[in-house]
Amino acid sequence: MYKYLDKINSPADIKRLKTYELNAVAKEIRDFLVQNVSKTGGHLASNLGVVELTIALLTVFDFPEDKIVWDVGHQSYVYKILTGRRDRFNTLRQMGGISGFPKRQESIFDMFGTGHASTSISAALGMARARDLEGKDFQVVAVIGDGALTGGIALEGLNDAGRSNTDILIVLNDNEMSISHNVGGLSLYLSQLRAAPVYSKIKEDVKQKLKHVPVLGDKMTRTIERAKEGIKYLIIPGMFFEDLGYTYLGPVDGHDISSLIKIFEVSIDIKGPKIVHAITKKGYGYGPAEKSPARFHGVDPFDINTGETIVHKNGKTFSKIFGEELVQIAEKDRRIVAITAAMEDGTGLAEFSKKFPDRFFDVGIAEQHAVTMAAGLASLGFIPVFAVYSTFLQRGFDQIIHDVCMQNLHVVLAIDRAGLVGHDGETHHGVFDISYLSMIPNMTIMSPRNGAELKAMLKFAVKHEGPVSIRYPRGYTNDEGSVDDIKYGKAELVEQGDDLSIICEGMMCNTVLSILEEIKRLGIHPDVINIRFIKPIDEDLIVSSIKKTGRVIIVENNVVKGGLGSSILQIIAEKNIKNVKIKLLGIPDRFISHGSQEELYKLCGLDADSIKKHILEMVDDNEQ
Ligand SMILES: Cc1ncc(C[n+]2csc(CCOP(=O)(O)OP(=O)(O)O)c2C)c(N)n1
Ligand SMILES: CC(=O)[C@@H](O)[C@H](O)COP(=O)(O)O
Ligand SMILES: [Mg+2]
Repeated sequence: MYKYLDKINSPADIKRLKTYELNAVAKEIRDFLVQNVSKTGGHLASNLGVVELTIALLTVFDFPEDKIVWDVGHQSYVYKILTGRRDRFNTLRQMGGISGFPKRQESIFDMFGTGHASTSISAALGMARARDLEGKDFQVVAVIGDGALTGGIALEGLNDAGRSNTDILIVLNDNEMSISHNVGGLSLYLSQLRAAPVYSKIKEDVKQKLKHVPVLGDKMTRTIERAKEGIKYLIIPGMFFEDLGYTYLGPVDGHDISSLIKIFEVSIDIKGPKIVHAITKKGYGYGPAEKSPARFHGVDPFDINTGETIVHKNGKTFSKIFGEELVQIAEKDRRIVAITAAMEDGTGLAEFSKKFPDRFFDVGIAEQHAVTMAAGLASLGFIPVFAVYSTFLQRGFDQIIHDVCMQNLHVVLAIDRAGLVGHDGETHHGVFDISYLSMIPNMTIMSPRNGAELKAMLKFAVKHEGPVSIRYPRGYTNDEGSVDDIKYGKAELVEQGDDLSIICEGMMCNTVLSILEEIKRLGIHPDVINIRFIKPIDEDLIVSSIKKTGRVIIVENNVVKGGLGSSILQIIAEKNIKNVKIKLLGIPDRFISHGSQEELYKLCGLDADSIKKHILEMVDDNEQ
């Protein structure tokens, strides 16, 4: 039971409250967030950091008439709670429940869907221009973190909006953190601004004073102008933004509701593009999250008292196995360098970064840049390994074609979170990479079905000359045993039979193998082919198996369109194989929402029961 929060069902209820009551609401929201996210899991630390910011925005602006775009959107929980979704907040990120990101179909208060970083300024500028074209009058706000500001598209938006002459407010939520510590020159610049809060007052004083300096002829004017510029650059914060065309306001304490309200109110009176620079603390108000903001960035269900994760899974994650193996390989080969786009922990590169700090590059949220920088390193003989989530690699598509594959450079793409990822939902599923990589000349694509195969494939990849990708899923596996028969373009025939061919990639092979004994007991004996190389594909094995069985089921953790199944259909057509029964199992042609991985596999017909059903249907000769 919360004294204030229980009565807030829309922003109008916030606007009625006095400052001391808003402070009480902030306290209640923190408790509510911790209670709920400890059960559902989710992006806790970022949300704890924007409680006051969100309350102040809702106090000053009139959403949904005014528009807001939350960058990444992982910090939109407080906004969701205060815009009518408090009652459903216990369903956060659960199947059928509310999303962990803003979704237009979820609420009229979510005006623009996000999930991938750095899009907010561009989207908000589009809205502002639409408003201007229609002669309407409302405010447009983009809320962007210091991490998201490192992304290329954010800088493109910043550049365009700065000279746009249109009313747009960018709220820069600066907590010095991306998921891990923020990196890069801009981040350094922001620290300088942070270190000089007192200057925001001086800025006004200086402007006023300089206005009254008497002008004594041309020469003197120029001298004074130069002096003004010199003074400005020395002591006025935000000059970078001012020079780009923004009115810079701040820095402001992002946990002080009344200061935030004041600065937002002032911003409305200023015409053109403006930036409010708010300083916040990631994880604010919950001890364990303040202490370990990176761990509480995205967290599984945890014990509130200790902050410890509740469920411990068996085995190791693919990411951890990848990271450990890369360290082993790098110890023997100094040409190996590792690259991350702000995902050091998630991709398993933390150990590498400590052991080989000179050969580790965190480029910020800059996947495009990471791919081309890798190409540059490869052009001079290094072996760059870019560890990146499948969904974020979409950002680097042109760079993979133009900078890597066209020049046939030896860049290794370690593609993590390939396939359905679970609770993050549609913005984060890595279900397109087979499709978007298969069509690129020179690209090799592998998919391991367990940790041992991943290690063997990584060893293969760093030796292979040319662009090479390994895709592996979010989740646990084991790395027991060793695999020593990874051969270029060769699949693994795991089981031999005459009744049908089951061709699968990665972890999907394990799902198939989990029902093998059962279907064999039913008298069905399949060829089970672990494809290993999605490109180049093992045509000989595929053709001989399909010709033998006359039936083929392809199972992949990727969209069916343009996926492994499509490549096999092409082989069947090119080899003119007749009278084959074919079933393609994979992600259907629609965006898949959030839920546990198990629930989503079932939804897409990729769980053991659904695959068994398809096998039984296929061998039933009465079925057409
Ligand atoms: C294109 C892209 N790359 C990587 C990510 C993963 N990611 C999500 S949030 C985040 C850090 C964002 O930092 P910031 O914007 O400062 O927000 P904070 O969590 O600090 O509030 C990253 C790297 C992403 N969502 N999109
Ligand atoms: C918001 C975001 O993009 C990341 O925080 C992402 O949710 C991390 O996913 P994992 O939990 O799979 O590392
Ligand atoms: Mg940040």
